[in-house]
Amino acid sequence: MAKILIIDDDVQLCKALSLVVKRMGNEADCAFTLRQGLRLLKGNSFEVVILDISLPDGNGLEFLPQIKDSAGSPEVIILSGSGDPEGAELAIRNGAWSYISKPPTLTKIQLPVQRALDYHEKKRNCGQPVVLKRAGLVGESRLFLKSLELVAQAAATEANVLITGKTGTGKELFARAIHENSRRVHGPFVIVDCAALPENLVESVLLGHEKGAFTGADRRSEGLVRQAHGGTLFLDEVGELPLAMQKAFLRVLQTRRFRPIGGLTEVESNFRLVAATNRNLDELVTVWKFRQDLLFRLRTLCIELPTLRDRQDDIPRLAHYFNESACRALGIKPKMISAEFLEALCEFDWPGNVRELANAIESAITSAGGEPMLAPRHLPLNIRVRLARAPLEEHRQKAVCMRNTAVILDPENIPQLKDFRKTALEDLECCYLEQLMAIAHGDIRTACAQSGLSRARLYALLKHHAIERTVKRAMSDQTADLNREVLDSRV
Ligand SMILES: Nc1ncnc2c1ncn2[C@@H]1O[C@H](COP(=O)(O)OP(=O)(O)OP(=O)(O)O)[C@@H](O)[C@H]1O
Repeated sequence: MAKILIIDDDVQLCKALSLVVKRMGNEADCAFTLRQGLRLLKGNSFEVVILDISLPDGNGLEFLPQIKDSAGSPEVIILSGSGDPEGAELAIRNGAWSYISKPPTLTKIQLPVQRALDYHEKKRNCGQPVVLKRAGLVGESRLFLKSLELVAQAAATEANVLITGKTGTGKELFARAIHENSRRVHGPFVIVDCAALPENLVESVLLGHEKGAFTGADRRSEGLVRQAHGGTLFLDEVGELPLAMQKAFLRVLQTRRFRPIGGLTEVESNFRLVAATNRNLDELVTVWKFRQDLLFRLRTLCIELPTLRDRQDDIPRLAHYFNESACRALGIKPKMISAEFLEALCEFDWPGNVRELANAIESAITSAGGEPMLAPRHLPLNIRVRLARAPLEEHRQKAVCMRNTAVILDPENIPQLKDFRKTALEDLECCYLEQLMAIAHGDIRTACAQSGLSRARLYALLKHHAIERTVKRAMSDQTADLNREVLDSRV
């Protein structure tokens, strides 16, 4: 049986809430002031605290960190006055599990409390986030799991959610996961790609129209907002929504009511909003391309997705997943994945994120044909070219940088000429050797022939500058693959 503390100065509300909580099979304690609440938290361990913001002896939000740090590290659910999205946003940003707007009805209260309890229990048992229906989301890295925790949090509330992240990071999949874990799961999930809406039809596509409302409107149309009734409306690429429509949509968001074009009466749609963008909406606000009031409403809860580069540990896991799913779709046995293939995947920076990785693997499977194992040479040519060039570009940049900076002296700290010369020569020598080994593809004999160094001297210098031959080898293998392909294509 879990222990739940309710801190609210409204005695009747406290009683009603404690009744709900008890009916759910938990114990409940009530405090009518912050001081009373903090006293109870000192002597007891609670799993969940339901906290009012405005209390007679202070603002509940200011005590959020203290409450979360109390014995049992409870999850905190904030009770906010209705129509106070700023307070709700602040609560979530300060680490509250979720918020419930007043008056708290039975349905509004039960799901967040149950979710918070489940989450708390899982956290205590294994330090893992809540098990969610992942809706195809693959990943175990720290940053990815953090995003999943936010999905769990979002799914337990009705708050508007803004998902941000670069292209291909999985914004749509995350939106779907929120829907599938929410109590709207049996309702529709309606996707609106704001970037693809023709400007003159935006309003009618979103809000619908009556028959004959304009030239070409030969049939009544319900509109996507109404289609999302009882479910989730996902506004993808929300930064592309035209300004005029932003204003109209803000009203829809506030009232969940609107009038279709040519309609005489208002229509209702009880939808939950999830929006996504890969643009910086704050910047768009400063150049008057996005309404600040709408942005404020959209991001009651914000999930910022990491790039694939930032969650590199997930690359092998995703590679196996995409290999299996692509081979299944082709009706063939999954390919084996060589260590070099994974190494190449981990070295690449994936500007197109997970989407680019999935496409690369699909393409590698096709290119491998009957071969049972995926190797770097099966990767798309553009990726291999970039992999091969990256270290050389780095050397080149380093060399340019050295040339530019070698003569800049710090007037406050001029070194003695002999020291300066020694350091500069060391740096130049290191730069020379790195490039030499890259150009010789890690082959000592070629490097000796090209540099005029003896084998022993070259080994000694490589050791002195801590230059790894093996790294250069891996790179040279990829370059060799590439050369082979270029040669093949010439034949
Ligand atoms: N964590 C993940 N696990 C499995 N597949 C993923 C994951 N993240 C993204 N994908 C896959 O990558 C592709 C791109 O994902 P999605 O369309 O959700 O990205 P997005 O951020 O919405 O992209 P864009 O901004 O370009 O619309 C999809 O095929 C999706 O299934």
